[in-house]
Amino acid sequence: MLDYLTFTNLALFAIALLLFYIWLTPKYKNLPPGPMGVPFLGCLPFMETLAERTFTKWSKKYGPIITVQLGDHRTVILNSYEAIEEAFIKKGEKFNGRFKTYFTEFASEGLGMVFIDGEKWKEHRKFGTRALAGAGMYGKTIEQRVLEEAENICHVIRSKNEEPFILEVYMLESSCALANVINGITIRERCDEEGNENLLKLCHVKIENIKAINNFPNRFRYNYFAHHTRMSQVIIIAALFDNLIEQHQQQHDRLHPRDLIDLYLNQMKDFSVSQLYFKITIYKKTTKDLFAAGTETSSSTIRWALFYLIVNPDIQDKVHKEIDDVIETGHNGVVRYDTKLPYTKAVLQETYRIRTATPLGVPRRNTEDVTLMGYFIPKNTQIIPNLWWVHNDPEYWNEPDVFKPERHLDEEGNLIMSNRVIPFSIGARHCLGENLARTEIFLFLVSILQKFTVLPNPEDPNPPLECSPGIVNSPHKYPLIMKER
Ligand code: HEM
Repeated sequence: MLDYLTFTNLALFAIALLLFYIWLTPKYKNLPPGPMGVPFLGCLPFMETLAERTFTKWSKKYGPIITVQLGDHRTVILNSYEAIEEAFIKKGEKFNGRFKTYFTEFASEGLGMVFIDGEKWKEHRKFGTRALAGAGMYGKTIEQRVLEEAENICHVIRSKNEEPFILEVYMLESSCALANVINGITIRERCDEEGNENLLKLCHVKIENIKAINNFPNRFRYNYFAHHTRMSQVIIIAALFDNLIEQHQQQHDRLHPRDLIDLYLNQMKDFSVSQLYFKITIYKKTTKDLFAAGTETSSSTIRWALFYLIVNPDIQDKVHKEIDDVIETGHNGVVRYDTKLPYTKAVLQETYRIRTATPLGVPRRNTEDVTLMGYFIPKNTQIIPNLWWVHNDPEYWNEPDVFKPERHLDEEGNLIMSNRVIPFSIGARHCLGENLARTEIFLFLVSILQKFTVLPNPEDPNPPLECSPGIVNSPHKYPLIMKER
């Protein structure tokens, strides 16, 4: 007779076999191929630190679209420009959802701008596009705001007296440049003004949160962790926004909206008090999302560009020469976004390519069953575009690891905007802040290079060029030197 222990062991073994069999049996026919993985964890244990490289390795074996099980998330990786174009442009309507995970729900509570979808997303996208374009907003243009902040940055840089310092553009000591640009648009407030200590604290907490996510060893494992800073953040935000909204309601003038809150209040005239409260809750999330999406991404791109100019002094010389010829001589020192600086713009285009700020974009979700490149993708699959590989595929980019701005110029020196440089992704759900980001990154960089030469730190002459594993690919901290020209 079997004793009790043997019977239990056999039963457990049979259950394990059954689970293994269920796991092995494909639930859908004709899914894109991909690696097997292991029960429960799927492919997570086999991911290297930079997930985009692992996906690329698998893609070379299985093809341009692959299925990868990440924990309990069925995921399809789009590993070529053609696959991303077919999904996000040609079949965009079906791929405009956002994939929901414990982390996204936790971070967004189903509200805001980045993680919502359906009709709610369409309504907010329209509103956000109008607001970021400055439509109907009185006061300064986006360009004026950015140039003002760029001027502040230059003051702070000058105060470093050509000593090594760590440039973190969004939090550059007293000048919170990028945070001020986005906060100026959404809540008409600067972080570094007296009385705004809570806003400054909030910006710090938010940025620390982004960094905390970035510090996880692999950007897919962050899904399973919560942020310890969340409670303090919630309390600060609640108090800050209640105060701000009350002030805006008191001073509200329909015909002269000054910022995103005023635009929002304009839209809310017909709502009941409870609807108003609900809308304001959504609004707070929207403002937070814009802040989170719009600071570390742009800041990292500016820092990558400066690092590449340090290691390529000949390229920096050409940028300086172009700025001197065009702006100093032709435009009395005044730069605008449309100023013709093709070489400098090519340097930026190359930075977007070689150090893609969000190498795997922001995961999408297909809202219906769909066929893509001949494969079946069941509704509600996580869809990840490998933007990094589009930017580094040697079939299209000769020596992709080499920083060569010239590859973005034609024979007459005009800028070529290749559709294979897509840091902001593509389709109806591409980055909402693309124009703002392009404007601020260009104007900050030109304003700095107009006045300074960026030099390596003599004690450590090689700026770190390794990519980081976070959602945002931020450069490591490096003390550089800025010398007045
Ligand atoms: C270098 C700078 C930036 C890069 C590389 C970048 C990249 C991206 C990418 C790849 C996405 C995902 C798009 C998709 O799903 O197809 C995205 C979404 C988004 N970005 Fe950016 N971004 C940058 C700066 C900004 C700025 C300055 C803002 C604005 C304040 C912003 C606001 C957003 C928002 C709101 C979304 C979500 C859009 C939606 O779901 O409809 N981003 N960004």
